[in-house]
Amino acid sequence: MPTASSNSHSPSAAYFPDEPELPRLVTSFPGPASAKYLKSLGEIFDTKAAYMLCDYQKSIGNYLCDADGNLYLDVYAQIASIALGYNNPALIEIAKSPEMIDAIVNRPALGNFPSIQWEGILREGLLSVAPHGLDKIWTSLAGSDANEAAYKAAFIYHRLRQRGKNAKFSDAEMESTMNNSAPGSPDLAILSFEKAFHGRLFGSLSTTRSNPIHKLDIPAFKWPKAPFPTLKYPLDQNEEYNRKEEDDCLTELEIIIKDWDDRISAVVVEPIQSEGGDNHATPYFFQQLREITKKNNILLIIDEVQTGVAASGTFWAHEQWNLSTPPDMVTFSKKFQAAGFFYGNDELRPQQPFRQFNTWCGDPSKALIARGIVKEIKEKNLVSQVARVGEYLYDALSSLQDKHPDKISNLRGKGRGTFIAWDAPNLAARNKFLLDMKAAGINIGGCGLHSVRLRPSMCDFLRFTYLMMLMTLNSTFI
Ligand SMILES: O=C(O)CCC(=O)C(=O)O
Ligand SMILES: NCCCC(=O)O
Repeated sequence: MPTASSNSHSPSAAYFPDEPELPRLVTSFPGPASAKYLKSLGEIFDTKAAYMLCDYQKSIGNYLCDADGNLYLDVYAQIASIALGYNNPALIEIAKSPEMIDAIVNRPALGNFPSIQWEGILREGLLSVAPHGLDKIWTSLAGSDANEAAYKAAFIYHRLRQRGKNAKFSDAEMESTMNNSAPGSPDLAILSFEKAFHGRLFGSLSTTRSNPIHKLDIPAFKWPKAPFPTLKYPLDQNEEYNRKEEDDCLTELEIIIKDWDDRISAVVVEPIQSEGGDNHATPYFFQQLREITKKNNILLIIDEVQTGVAASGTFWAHEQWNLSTPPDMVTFSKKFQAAGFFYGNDELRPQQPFRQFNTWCGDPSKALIARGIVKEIKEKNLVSQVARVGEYLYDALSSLQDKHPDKISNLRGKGRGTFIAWDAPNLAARNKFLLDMKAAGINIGGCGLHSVRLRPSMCDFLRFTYLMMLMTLNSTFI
C-alpha cells in the first residue's frame, strides 16, 4: 500500500501541503446548511440540478467543501473542468497579477481592439500546446460556442470552395440570407454521431444526441447523425467483434455522406464520447474516419472540450490515433477555462471581417489562466503523471470489477489516463451509488444511461486518497 511519504513529490503535496489526507464529514449528506441555503437560493435561481451548496473559499486541492463544512474528495471536478485543484496557489498568484487586473477591468473587444499583450498570451500559453499541424487559434467563450465557431468556419469554407476564391457574393445570396433561405443561407450540415455531446446552443445542440431532455422543445437543424460504435470492453479481448462493429458504422457513415451529396461541411466527433456515456472507439475507427472525410472533402472537427488538457494521458486524446493528416479543427474549453478552436489551414479564416466575430471573441483573463495551467503542466510533467496514475487506478478498478461483476461492468479507459468509467447495473443503481459515495465523502459523477465516470483534477494524485476511494467503492458494493 503506498504510504504518505510516497506522495511527497506529488504535485498535490507541492501545491497543497495542508490538504487533508481523507474526506472529512461533519454532517450527513446533504447537510442541513446545504439544504437550507439551496432552498432559499431556489427562490431566485433554478437549483433543480444542484447536488449541494459549496464553499469554494474553503475548498482545497482535491477536496470540495460544502456549506456545512464537509470536505469531499472530488473526482468529478466541476464536470471535468478544474485542472489543478481548488485554490491552486500558482493560479491564485496569476489572479493577483497586474496583467489579470488589466484583463478583467479593461476587458477588450478582442476582434476590434486586441491588446498589445494578446499575441504573447496566446503564443506562450494556448498555442504552445496546440495539436500537431494546427498553429492558429480562434478563441470563444465556452465549449458550445467553440464548437459553433468551428461549424461556422466549416460552412464558410465550404461555400468558399464552391464559389471560388475572391468571387463576389451574388445579389441573390445577399438578399436570400436576410430571409434565412438559400442560396445565401445554404442547406449545409454538420454530421455528428449518436450519443454525442457537443453543447447546448442552437447549432451545437443540433449536433448533440446524448439525451432527449437536452433537446426537447427546441427547434433544431435537420442535420444527419451516424452510428457511433458500441464496443465491448475490455477492448483488447474483443478485437474481432469491435472491428466489425466499427466497420459497420463506417459503412453506414459513407452511405449517409453519399445521400447528402456534398452538403456535409464537417464531421464533429469526441475522442471519447463523454456526457453520452464514456463510449470509446479505437484508433482504427478514427483513422478510417479521417480518410473518409478527406476523400469526400469534408472537414474533421475533433471536440476535445472534455478529453483535452492531459486528461487522457496525452495532452490531446487524438494524439493517440496516429492520423495520416491532422484533423482540420480541434475545439477546447473546460480544463483550460479559456475556449476556442485550433486550426492550420488559413482558408478556415473567413476572407472578410465580421463573419467570425462577436463582442468579446474570447476572454484574456481566461487565456491568462490557461497560460498558467500550461506552465504548471509542463513544469510538473503532469501529462505523464496522469498516464501513470490512470494506469494504477484502472488496475485497481479492474480487480474490483473481477470481485463484483454484478455491480461494476464494462470498465473502460485503459491507457487513457484518468479518463475512466464503468457501468452500474441500471440507472437507479447508478444514482444510488453516486449518492452513497457522496455520503461516504467522495464526489463522483455519472454519464450516459447508467455509467459512472472519473474526472479528477490533474493534481489528484495522492495514491492513498485513491485508495480511500476504492475502499469506499468496495464497501458500498458489499
Ligand atoms: O450537461 C452539460 O451541459 C455539461 C455536459 C458535459 O460536458 C458533461 O456532462 O460531460
Ligand atoms: N451532463 C450533465 C452533467 C451533470 C450531472 O449529471 O451531474
